[in-house]
Amino acid sequence: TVGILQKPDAVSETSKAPQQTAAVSSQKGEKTPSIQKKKALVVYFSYTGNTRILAEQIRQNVGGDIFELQPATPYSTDYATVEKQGKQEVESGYKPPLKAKVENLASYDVIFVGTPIWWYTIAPPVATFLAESDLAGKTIIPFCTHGGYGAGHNLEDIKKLAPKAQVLDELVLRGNSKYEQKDIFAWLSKVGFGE
Ligand SMILES: Cc1cc2nc3c(=O)[nH]c(=O)nc-3n(C[C@H](O)[C@H](O)[C@H](O)COP(=O)(O)O)c2cc1C
Repeated sequence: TVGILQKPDAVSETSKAPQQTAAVSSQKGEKTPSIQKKKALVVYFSYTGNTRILAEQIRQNVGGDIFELQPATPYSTDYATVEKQGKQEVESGYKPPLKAKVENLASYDVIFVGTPIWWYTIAPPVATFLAESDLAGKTIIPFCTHGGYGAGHNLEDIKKLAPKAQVLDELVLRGNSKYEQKDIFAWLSKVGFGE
């Protein structure tokens, strides 16, 4: 699939829904480029790989760059250990130091933020990223994968950690190794990356 960023001409001014235009209108009131033409970053954390697969598919469709968040101290390879540790970290609000930071975050206007659901919310490395980054004025487009219990309160928590960002609709999918393209397309279209 050719990402929309490679063919911005395919989207005409008149084909855009009003709220998609509003989503990127600037406070200063000058004319802003359509969201599709802005440089996007896909940033995500993934422990068992489900969110990574989704992140890569999103990136293939929107272009831009991709960055995997990793804790400075890797999680154990033992799933049961990580389930317990994750519970403690989530419940205490722990934000693990990250192995590396996104360079030039300031150069991205739109940031897709992906997380597995850990104990009904974002995984701790994603909390670290949101808390440590200057996201004022950015557009955040969240996506998550879960194990069957849904997205929990992760969206509220993202908004709390990025109060100065505009947070758009989230894509919520059950963790998988193969996602339905139509689900991804429908959501991308809703958040302004449609064809
Ligand atoms: C520490 C931990 C906590 C989890 N908590 C939840 C949860 O609250 N609800 C849920 O539906 N799935 C939960 N899961 C399952 C993951 O959300 C699901 O498998 C997800 O797709 C994993 O993404 P990943 O492969 O990118 O790590 C949890 C998994 C782990 C390791």
